[in-house]
Amino acid sequence: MIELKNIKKTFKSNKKLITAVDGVSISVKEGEIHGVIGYSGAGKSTLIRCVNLLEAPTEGEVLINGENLLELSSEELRKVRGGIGMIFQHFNLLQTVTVYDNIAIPLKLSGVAKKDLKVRVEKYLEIVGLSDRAANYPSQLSGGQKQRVAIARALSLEPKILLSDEATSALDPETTDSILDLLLKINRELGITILLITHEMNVIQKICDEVYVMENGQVVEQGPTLELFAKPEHPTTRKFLNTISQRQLSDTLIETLNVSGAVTRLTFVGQSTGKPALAEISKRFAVTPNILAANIIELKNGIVGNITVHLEGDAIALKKALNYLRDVGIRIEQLGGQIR
Ligand SMILES: Nc1ncnc2c1ncn2[C@@H]1O[C@H](COP(=O)(O)OP(=O)(O)OP(=O)(O)O)[C@@H](O)[C@H]1O
Repeated sequence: MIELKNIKKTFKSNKKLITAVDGVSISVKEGEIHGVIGYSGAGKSTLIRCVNLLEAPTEGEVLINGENLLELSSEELRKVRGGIGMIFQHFNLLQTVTVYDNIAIPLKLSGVAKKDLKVRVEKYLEIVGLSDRAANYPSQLSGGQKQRVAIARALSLEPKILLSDEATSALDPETTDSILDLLLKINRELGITILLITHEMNVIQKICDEVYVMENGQVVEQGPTLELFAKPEHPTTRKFLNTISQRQLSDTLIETLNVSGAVTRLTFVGQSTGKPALAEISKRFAVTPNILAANIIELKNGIVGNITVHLEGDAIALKKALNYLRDVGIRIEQLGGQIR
């Protein structure tokens, strides 16, 4: 439903050419939630703004339901844009009018009949849980409530697609969670496809089906969220994962422990999370496992568990134990060198 093909966007600034997006392709199927994560300056905002042509790409194609937006007349483009809502980090509400009017004014401008306005505004205020705040002004609301109004405003135009530009970045962790729950609810109950950009891995963890990691205008790693969390390849992806689960032990500790065994990170995905694998290897082989760190990450579509363990034993026993763990479907990553 959203397809970006080989998008490139350059800007001229002080006679210098800046490449903000450099050949990015993404494809979001109807009803899915995809997230683009990257550090500041990676090109995320520019990319998401290309989806509704707030930025015109320098090269590439933007397809919405198979229609290439760059080939549409301005009237046709206006219609397609009507089906794409957007929410922003700083909410972009009109400060001088009430919550009700923040939603009603764009509806009026888009041609919704006067008699239908009230029903429409009330319906979406209820969906975002703010029915009792219609008469308030934005200054009387918390950040999370402001974002709910912005979400109601976007939804009231009844889009099929919602673009979210760092919608939770200005919010505290608890409020972030409640807004993410709301996005999940509108995805599930209204069937809205969501493309979001963020620099917070917990946003990806909680609501995304697929993720793209962006750096210097390019996608450096992408895939289903579960796979990316279980098997991150690119250093930037690993850095982002470290922000939600501390995956690193000091090199000195690893070196010391490796003298008497192997420091190994075991990753359990799906079914393998239920197996008593460590108890098994200590029974079957001359290996003693000592757990150094462990965590479980709950994702939208499953669970990934990580255990960093010191397996104490001689090289032959260790090899057998590691082979056993691999055979039962556990991903193994040896830290600080291979068993000799
Ligand atoms: N209108 C513009 N004119 C010139 N350069 C721009 C413009 N917009 C973005 N850039 C540059 O493009 C690059 C990517 O910026 P962009 O805002 O897309 O990144 P980002 O990943 O969204 O970062 P942030 O999270 O800080 O917004 C940056 O180097 C930025 O300075």
